[in-house]
Amino acid sequence: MSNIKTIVISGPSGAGKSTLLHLLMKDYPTSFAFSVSHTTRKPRPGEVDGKDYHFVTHKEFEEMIQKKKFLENAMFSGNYYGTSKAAVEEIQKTGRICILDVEINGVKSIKTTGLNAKYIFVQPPSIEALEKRLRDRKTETEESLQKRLDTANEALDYSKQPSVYDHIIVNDKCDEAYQKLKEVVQEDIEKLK
Ligand SMILES: Nc1ncnc2c1ncn2[C@@H]1O[C@H](COP(=O)(O)OP(=O)(O)OP(=O)(O)O)[C@@H](O)[C@H]1O
Repeated sequence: MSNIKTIVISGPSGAGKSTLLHLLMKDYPTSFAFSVSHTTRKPRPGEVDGKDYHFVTHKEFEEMIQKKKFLENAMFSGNYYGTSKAAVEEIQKTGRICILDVEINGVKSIKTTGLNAKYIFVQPPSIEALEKRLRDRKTETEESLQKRLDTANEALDYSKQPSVYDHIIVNDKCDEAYQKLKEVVQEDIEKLK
């Protein structure tokens, strides 16, 4: 097992995971990387196999599930998506810290694999604040917004269970949350040197 920890980051949609990770990647461009996921969806124009995704057939994906090749996988709109153990190892081989941005089922699944990981939960200051961010982001319909808020409540309940997450970062003021994230991953960055 690699002594480089994988960073597993989770939190409700709209909590600010992408925002915080974007800042981290900008400050440490050579320390972190995202793994390449597998999917059964068809490539979109310009997407490159092995770079954007590993594009596979349903049969291939299901064989990989059987052979326990995935750390986590899920189905969205009729297509499988998953993170393979090999994809994380590929990142580790390059001497970088792999970041996995996953929802709670992903966290639950990864926890069963014994992956050497640090689990971070990004928490919105309140459900009301989360709703406002999602509305302001203007990416959701009323239906998808309600669904995200329901899922958010489940994720918040799960995060309160003991020993699920190593660190909970409340993303109220973005710069403060980012400082906290940097503190939390500092020891992992140090190990790369
Ligand atoms: N601390 C903050 N204060 C106010 N707005 C914020 C803060 N952090 C992020 N936002 C805004 O909230 C919205 C949601 O953030 P972001 O897209 O990073 O969330 P996410 O957790 O990655 O969501 P998803 O899982 O849906 O991708 C964005 O419009 C972002 O600019």
